[in-house]
Amino acid sequence: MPVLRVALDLPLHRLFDYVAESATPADVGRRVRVPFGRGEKLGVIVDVADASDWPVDQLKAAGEILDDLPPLPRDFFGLCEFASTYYQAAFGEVVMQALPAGLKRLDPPDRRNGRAAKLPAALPPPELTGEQAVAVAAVDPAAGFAAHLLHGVTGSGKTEVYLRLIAKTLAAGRQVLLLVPEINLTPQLEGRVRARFPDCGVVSLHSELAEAARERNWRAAFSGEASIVLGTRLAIFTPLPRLGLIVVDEEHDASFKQQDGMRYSARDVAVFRANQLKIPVVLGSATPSLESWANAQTKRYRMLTLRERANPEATLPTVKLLDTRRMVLTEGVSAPLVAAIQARLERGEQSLVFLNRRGYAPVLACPACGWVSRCKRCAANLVLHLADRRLRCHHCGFEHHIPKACPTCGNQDIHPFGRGTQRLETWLHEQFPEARILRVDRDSVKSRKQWEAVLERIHGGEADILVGTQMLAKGHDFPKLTLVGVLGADSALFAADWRAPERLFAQLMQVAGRAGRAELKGEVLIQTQYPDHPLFASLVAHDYPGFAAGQLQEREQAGFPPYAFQAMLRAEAPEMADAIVFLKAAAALPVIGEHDSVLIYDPVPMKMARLANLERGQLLAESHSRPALQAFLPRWREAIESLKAPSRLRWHIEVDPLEF
Ligand SMILES: Nc1ncnc2c1ncn2[C@@H]1O[C@H](COP(=O)(O)OP(=O)(O)OP(=O)(O)O)[C@@H](O)[C@H]1O
Ligand SMILES: [Zn+2]
Repeated sequence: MPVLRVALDLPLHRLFDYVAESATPADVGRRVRVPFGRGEKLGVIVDVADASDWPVDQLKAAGEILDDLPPLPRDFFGLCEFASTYYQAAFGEVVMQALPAGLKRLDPPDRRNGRAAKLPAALPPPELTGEQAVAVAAVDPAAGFAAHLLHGVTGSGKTEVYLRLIAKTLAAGRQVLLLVPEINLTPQLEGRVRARFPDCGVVSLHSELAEAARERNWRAAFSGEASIVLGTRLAIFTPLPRLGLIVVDEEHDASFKQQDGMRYSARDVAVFRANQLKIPVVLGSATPSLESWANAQTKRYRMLTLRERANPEATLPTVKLLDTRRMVLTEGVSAPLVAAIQARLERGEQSLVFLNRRGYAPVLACPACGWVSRCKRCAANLVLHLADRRLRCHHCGFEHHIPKACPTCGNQDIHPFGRGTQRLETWLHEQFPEARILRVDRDSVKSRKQWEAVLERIHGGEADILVGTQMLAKGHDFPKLTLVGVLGADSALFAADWRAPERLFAQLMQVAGRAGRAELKGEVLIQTQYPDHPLFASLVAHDYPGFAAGQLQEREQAGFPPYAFQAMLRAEAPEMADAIVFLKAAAALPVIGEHDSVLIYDPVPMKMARLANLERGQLLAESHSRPALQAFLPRWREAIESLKAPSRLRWHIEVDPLEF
């Protein structure tokens, strides 16, 4: 009797066997209903075998095998196998998370067909610049696997390179997967892709799609009917029968890293997948991650460079530092910045004031007794939001009304401390009463619709001053924007996290890159008390390579990634002591002694030690060898699984952690 080996959505590192009289090898890759416990589950058939490790007469019989979809292909299982092994995730969970919800349900609802979206008119493509042409020619969809790092300064026309590569790939009859960090922030890109390829079937895949739309798009991608798939990180697991090119836009962006469930990097999985399918992958950014940059330096990735802005009228903006030690600030803003904004108003140009902190003020405080608004559930302050008069935790969502007096001493004179975008907006309104000011952050722009409306206002010239967080820094092209002012950058300059300089540099270079993208010359003014910091020197010189070289040298000396390979074991529990005891036990497991080249550090509380009433600790495992770490991790994970832990303790392993 044929035995089905079935992947189920369970955190267990094994398959489940069932018997099925009429099953054939052609059923591999199909979904199947199987009895499980007292109920039923939907799984995916990974193998049809003649035997089982279990006595066959004790196996239960599988239920219906669904054939509404073609079977999932072998390379899809190969991809899931890789992700499961590399990230220490259960194979069944990896397989099932790749499917849209509607295909995982035992009783899927009926689906109507959606209407086709209206297409914008196709524009004739611009003539490529010399650098763009070189980059386009360097990527050959027919030449097998190659990983390319497309390093192009802001406004250098990376998108046009992607579009030409997409055209080449489509001409060869293949599909393209274009990954973007956050689909909501990239309606411009989506519009450009649809306009350029109106007849090719472009579908998007991201978690904010309604369930039915996501399933429809997924099916179109899987059937090969859609030739271009535009998606966020989860789209990397979509089975695509004719895939010929993967592009990862803004490859440095942290959104490519999934931070819960299976903690994977879609960028890294993309490189694996391209290698598996023998196709090219292009990672694009003005500020590549140092991992990718190092790979390009060692020639594992091929470097493609765009040094100039694509628009022949545009040049890179001038970056100047405003030394605030010698300036009087009003509400955190210096006189030269005010004057620069004023000058833009007079010329009818746009300004952007960047402050990467939303809310009115980061904390409410009592000067009499020292009380500060803390979250009851997290090791964090409650942020003051005056717009809707709330105190709000940006980590767990806890909310509270604003107290009229200090809850500890009764003092009526409590103050907001520090400033966020709301406070800056309020002050700018007072300072420039005639200006049209638009605040853009996650409080003012919550949905894609709102975001599209905001973009329309900016492009329509209906805003003079933009105030915003990093939402405004990513990939936008606002031709009338000629001034970018940066506030509050210093707080990240001396952060304990050794990745902080990389993030800060990328953020500042990206936001600076919004200025002067058309014929109007751009200017960037950065307020700082540390104008001599080397990070700023690289920024002023638009010198990403210089900055990267310095950072990589420091990391090599300190033995940090990419010169070491890391995995983090994290445990969370109501009491920190429980988490630490568990981590100590994990650090003392005998299996560690069998892996000399893996170093286990001491357990420590996480930087944000409490989140939503759970105390969190972590334990770092590190090796100078990736294979050594990978050989160690499954054995360590199995040993940890057999440790006794308090019932409310949860743990996970994160490979290549970004946050500490
Ligand atoms: N070959 C070209 N000739 C003229 N203009 C071009 C050309 N290629 C691109 N552009 C224009 O240059 C501008 C910048 O292009 P694009 O937005 O693709 O840059 P980018 O490299 O993605 O920038 P960023 O990293 O800042 O998002 C756009 O307005 C685009 O239409
Ligand atoms: Zn909280």
